[in-house]
Amino acid sequence: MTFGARLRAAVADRGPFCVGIDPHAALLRDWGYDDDVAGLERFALGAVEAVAPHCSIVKPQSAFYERFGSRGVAVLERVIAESRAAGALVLLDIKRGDIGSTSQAYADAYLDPASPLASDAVTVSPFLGFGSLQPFVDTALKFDAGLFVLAATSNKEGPEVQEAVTDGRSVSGTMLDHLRRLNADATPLGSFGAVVGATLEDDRGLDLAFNGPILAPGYGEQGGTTADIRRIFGASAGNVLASSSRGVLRLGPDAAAMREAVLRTNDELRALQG
Ligand SMILES: O=C(O)c1cc(=O)[nH]c(=O)n1[C@@H]1O[C@H](COP(=O)(O)O)[C@@H](O)[C@H]1O
Repeated sequence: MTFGARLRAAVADRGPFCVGIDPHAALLRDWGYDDDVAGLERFALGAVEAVAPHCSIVKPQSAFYERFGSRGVAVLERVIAESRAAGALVLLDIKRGDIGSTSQAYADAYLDPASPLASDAVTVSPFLGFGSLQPFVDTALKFDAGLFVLAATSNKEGPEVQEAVTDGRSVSGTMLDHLRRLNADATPLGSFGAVVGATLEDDRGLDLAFNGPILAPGYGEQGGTTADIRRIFGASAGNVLASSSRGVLRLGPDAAAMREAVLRTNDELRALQG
């Protein structure tokens, strides 16, 4: 089953809220843990236990694990395994992108089921040119995995690059055109998604009907709301995964509070599914 099909089924079952498992140093301390590998492990696995049974998809950000070296990456491997065991898809947030031959190595690391870090999907950065991501695309197709390509990010610095215009198209628009092509014949939903922030003022004139999932980070902590999802994404809101990390993790280590927030947010966002 393709990633797009698995995601569609998971969202129908649990809702479209994506929770980021981002063990910030400050949050570890807020939870009463030391900022070390033991604290990282308790935090990350505690968050997974609280939210993963109630989410269609979780999004660990690799950097928060990498900062502890190999032992942190070992924790990330467990986060991936435990999330999947709880029935959640895993979108590993790596935002990688490089020349093609190196992209292949990244794709092998994160999408090949033989790798200990294999995930259902990854975030990728297309700013070496969309074609440099071809090894990710081929590997995703081979293993029924998915990609989320940065298009219009949630941070205020993004437009300098993403709204640059070549041949009458913004960079963001060009990325969505590539995704439209990749998803053209897919049913019920393509496996090649875009990242479009929940913090945008409007849809920037983007044609969001590219038959793929849209990851909308910036929900919660960065100010994005359900009303913003409706406003920005309009008719495509049904394909949006609103994503929040700190907004949920701040409620910990109280597992019931995190769980309730996930269930409530999924209910709120389901109303956008049409
Ligand atoms: O790809 C992402 O997930 C991402 C893209 C983007 O445009 N903005 C963005 O904030 N993110 C990630 O989404 C998460 C946001 O975290 P919170 O601001 O705590 O909800 C972090 O893991 C970011 O790295």
